[in-house]
Amino acid sequence: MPVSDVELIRAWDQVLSLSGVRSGDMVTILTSDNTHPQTLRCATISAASCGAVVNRLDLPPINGEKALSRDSLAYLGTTPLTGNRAAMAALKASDYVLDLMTLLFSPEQQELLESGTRILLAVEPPEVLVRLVPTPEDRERVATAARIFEGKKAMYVTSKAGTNVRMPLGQYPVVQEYGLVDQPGRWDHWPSGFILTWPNEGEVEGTIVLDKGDILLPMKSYVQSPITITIKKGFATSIEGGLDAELLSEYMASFNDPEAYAISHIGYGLQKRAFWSTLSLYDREATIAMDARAFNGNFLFSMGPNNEVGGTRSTPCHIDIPMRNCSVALDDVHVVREGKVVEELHSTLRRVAA
Ligand SMILES: O=c1ccc(O)c[nH]1
Repeated sequence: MPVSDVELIRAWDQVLSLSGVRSGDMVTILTSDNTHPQTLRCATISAASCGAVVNRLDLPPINGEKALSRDSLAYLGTTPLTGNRAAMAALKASDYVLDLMTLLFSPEQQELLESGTRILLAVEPPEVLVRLVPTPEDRERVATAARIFEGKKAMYVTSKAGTNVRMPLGQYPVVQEYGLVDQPGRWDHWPSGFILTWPNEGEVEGTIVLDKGDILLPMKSYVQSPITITIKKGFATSIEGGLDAELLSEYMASFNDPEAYAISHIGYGLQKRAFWSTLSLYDREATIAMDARAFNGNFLFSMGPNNEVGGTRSTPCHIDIPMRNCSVALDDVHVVREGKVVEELHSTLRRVAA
């Protein structure tokens, strides 16, 4: 059900305040045809009430004729900013960009971040934004997880369903997603609350078995029967199973792009206010399913691009797969056991950090 403007403005006030927006800052709100009007209205009021200089940059949609899904995260790599010097100039001159359109995994996004601009993606429905409004506790929880990653050489993921995969680490940075752009040059996504990184290029080896209830995105479907993904040298070399596997395989094959099968980001969910079941309560096109990506204790892996962390892959095909009941270890440190975050790690490290 809907939330009022008052509730959504208060949520934007909290996010902009925790992101450090001050009077006089340049805030540009990036919109397109998929932008939610209430989100735009409330973001504008909140940014203006901070005393920021608020601009709106509305760009035409692109790729609609290429994408098979209308989900804004389904077809990536090029955006309305591609080749758009005027828009890039305005966004580089901005301290904050509130992305109500979706730039994710685009070379232009990297270029803007390198100029010091902060980018906050926020395209979930207003009630989801309010329910999952970022907090300092979210930031601390994700930062603690990032500390655990420091110096680790590999992520190991196993499950009773048969997952057994080794993902060497070290080549790419760890990305913290907690919904606040509290540093210059930072990108984040509201709502979120998870930790991710990319495995070393060409080094992932093993098998991932998707079990009943695991989620395919952008399909927005709960897997009904097991899918076995064989991974060799960092690429999925086979995707076997029943109808779910066929649907995933045909969708990926439609891009005719070998980069689509590369293992992309890997990590796990830390958001206790997000739920595995939420997606089952929404029409598919009403959400991009951030509850699925963020719910506490998931193992989230993906296939496709790696340009977000300086890699060369900007394939438009991006598949996110949040899984339940997996055990995740970083070297010999178990961080998730059968779908449950090892909470004592967080309480111990928090005391150390305090
Ligand atoms: O916030 C996000 C959303 C999608 C994704 O693949 C990564 N992070």
